[in-house]
Amino acid sequence: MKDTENAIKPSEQVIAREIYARLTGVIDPELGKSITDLGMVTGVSVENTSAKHYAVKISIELTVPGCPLSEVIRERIESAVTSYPDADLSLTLDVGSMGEEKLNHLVAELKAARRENPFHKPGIKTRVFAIASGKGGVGKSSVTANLAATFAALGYDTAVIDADIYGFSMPKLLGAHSHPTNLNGMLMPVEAWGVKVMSIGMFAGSDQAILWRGPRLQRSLEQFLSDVWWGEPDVLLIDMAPGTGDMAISVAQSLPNAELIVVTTPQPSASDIAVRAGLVALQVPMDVAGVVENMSWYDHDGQRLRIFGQGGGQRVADQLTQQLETKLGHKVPLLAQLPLETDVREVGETGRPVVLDEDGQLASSDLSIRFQEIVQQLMENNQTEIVTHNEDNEDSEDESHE
Ligand SMILES: Nc1ncnc2c1ncn2[C@@H]1O[C@H](COP(=O)(O)OP(=O)(O)OP(=O)(O)O)[C@@H](O)[C@H]1O
Repeated sequence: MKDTENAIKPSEQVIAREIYARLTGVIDPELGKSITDLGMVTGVSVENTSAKHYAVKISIELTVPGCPLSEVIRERIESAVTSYPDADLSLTLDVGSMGEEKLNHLVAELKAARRENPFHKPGIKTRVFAIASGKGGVGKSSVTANLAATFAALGYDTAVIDADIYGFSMPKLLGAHSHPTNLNGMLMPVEAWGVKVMSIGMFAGSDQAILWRGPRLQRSLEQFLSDVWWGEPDVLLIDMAPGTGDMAISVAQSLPNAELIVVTTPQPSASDIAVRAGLVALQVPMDVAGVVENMSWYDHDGQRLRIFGQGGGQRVADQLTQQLETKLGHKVPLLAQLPLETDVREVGETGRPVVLDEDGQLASSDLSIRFQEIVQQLMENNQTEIVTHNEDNEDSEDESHE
């Protein structure tokens, strides 16, 4: 009888081995690697307490004591253990932190696995979109935040660098208020709405700001690229400082596969300078993915009011196409026209991009759909095939213009 019971009961060793195998699938949310590969699991012991019940004790060492994401790791371990099918397991998790020597060794290994600037290698899968505007206040940062949230909600591994180092707004717009974890000189980006984000604004007021307040744009950007553990995201968005000069050149040097997205409002004064921002592609090897026209209209009492005039986005796209088509090998499309909506600012200021609902799912709004269409167009390979949808031509009959 006893023998039969033992035969059908998994042994403590078998369970310990299987639990360890399950832990190889538990990914550290910051480093994107398995906790077993990172050497974080220091012990798994299993004790048979009664019938098919076993007490499991797992010892782990975190990279940083009180690591902000330790709760996520704990939950992932718990779910890996409690879903074990063949026995009833109770888990005790012993959480410590790595000693200095072990941590130094791990960081050295991670740094060795990473290039100086991970985005500076040919064939990297990451699509890099640099969001530019000729002048400030046209909504470049709001477009960046909403575009990033849309990419992430659609399942793309998404990262954002707030390169607008003197007018940073990404932490606020994405509600990313915690400080990046510093892992012996390597920084982990903060995650918000599924977007990994890094901004100089996360260092303001802290000692580390000294390190990051480099006067040179190029150096700051290089630091964002090489001192941060980005993994290999599908998409990296760069929110550039407004203007037509240095920043684009820095981006082109550091990120040779970057594609420019030019944000403009419809009025001529904004679109003229937006064209100049796009024409930087004549000086540096940079593709231009398209133009986004923001604040195109305001719907009020059933009327569509063109508060900032009309046609700026298409004008920028046409002029950039005229001057760059031969060099780029494709036209520069108008990717979208986005309405002026109070929610963009009001919801945005709470730290939630308005394309998402409160649960972080894509909202069913017209604006959210427009952002999804931008994503779709950007991710289409053959840019020349893009058919743009210009509301200025299609809805002009049933509206009033101001
Ligand atoms: N479509 C929109 N509807 C309503 N408000 C908007 C819209 N787009 C942007 N805004 C608001 O306009 C203001 C300027 O936007 P934002 O900061 O995104 O512009 P920006 O071009 O990045 O400016 P800067 O480069 O000077 O930081 C913000 O208050 C923002 O909430």
